[in-house]
Amino acid sequence: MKVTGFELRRIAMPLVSPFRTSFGVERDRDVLLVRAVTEEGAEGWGECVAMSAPLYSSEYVDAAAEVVRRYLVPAVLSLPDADPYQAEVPFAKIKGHPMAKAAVQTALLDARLRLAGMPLAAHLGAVRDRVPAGVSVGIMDSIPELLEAVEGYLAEGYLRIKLKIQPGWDVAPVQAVRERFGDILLQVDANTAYTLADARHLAKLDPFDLLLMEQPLPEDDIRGHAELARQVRTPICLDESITSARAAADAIALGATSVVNIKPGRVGGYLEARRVHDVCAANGVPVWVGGMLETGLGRAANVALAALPGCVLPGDTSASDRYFSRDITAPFVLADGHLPVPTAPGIGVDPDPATLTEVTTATEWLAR
Ligand SMILES: CSCC[C@@H](NC(=O)CCC(=O)O)C(=O)O
Ligand SMILES: [Mg+2]
Repeated sequence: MKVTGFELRRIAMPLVSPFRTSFGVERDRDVLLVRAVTEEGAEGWGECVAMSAPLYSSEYVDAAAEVVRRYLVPAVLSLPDADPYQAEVPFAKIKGHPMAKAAVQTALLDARLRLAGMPLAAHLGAVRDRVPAGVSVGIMDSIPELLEAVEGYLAEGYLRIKLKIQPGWDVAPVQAVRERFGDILLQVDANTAYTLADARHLAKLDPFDLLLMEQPLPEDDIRGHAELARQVRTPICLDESITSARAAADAIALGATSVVNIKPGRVGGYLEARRVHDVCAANGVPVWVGGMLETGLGRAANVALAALPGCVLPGDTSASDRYFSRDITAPFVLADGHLPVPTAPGIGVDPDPATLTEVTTATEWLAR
């Protein structure tokens, strides 16, 4: 496959409501999209999930755009065949920047699969045609406000509730949700907000029968998570720590995680995401697909990944209207708590041209 060039497009997507986590409040997304244009006539889309500031991880969207522009696109344009698997070789020589790499790799993968007439789900090894949807609920100003939000999501049909927590907002909101809504599927996500010194406090979550406790400690504290796992009953799930299939194998071997949140952007793309899935499956560790407030482009690819056999827990693959009043693709809509897996070639969705134009803040064309 020959790529004639790449378009880097920035779009501004306001969120329907502020989304608060232990590391900050998101009110809108400044998204970098990458479009690969090929000589063979197909185009492919990749969504970079890097946020505006380096708060979830070290990446941020302006830096990702620069890495794409300066290193990743030239690396691809120098390849005789712009194949996503071939591109992993020069990409491996560039340190870090997995979200930037994932966006370019996904654009190539989408184009390659559209040319082959193959849906991404089929290429990855999907076994389902729809996936159960969970929803991530931010930190709120009060417990009544939280209960109202959770009630709304349950009424929409979400099959699993994830509560963001942080010191000072953890046991009480979890207890209130459990007492109000009974034995719903419930989990928490701390986004690295605690330390091992908080172990006894985190053990107070154990009576509430949580599916998992996501990333309680800093992303590089594998030993701390292994020690915490010995002090609390709630299963530990890692997110920020799992930067590759090897990182997953290490964390599992060291007893630091018993469930894994897979995010293609965090590990460099859907090809490595499948390897993380396979390593976890080989070790009997359940996985689920996390989210980074993606538009319908990234959401479509995440739903395809969520259809793999090892994805046995509902993921953060919510409907489009969880975050956006208007998506740039046809909206993903919940049906009986599930999202349909796209069946068209590639990622299976396309942005609506008029909507894309309306939300575009910048475009640039990068060619040989
Ligand atoms: C702005 S928070 C992004 C990272 C966070 N993502 C979510 O909570 C799910 C977001 C979504 O539904 O896309 C996580 O750490 O898992
Ligand atoms: Mg998380």
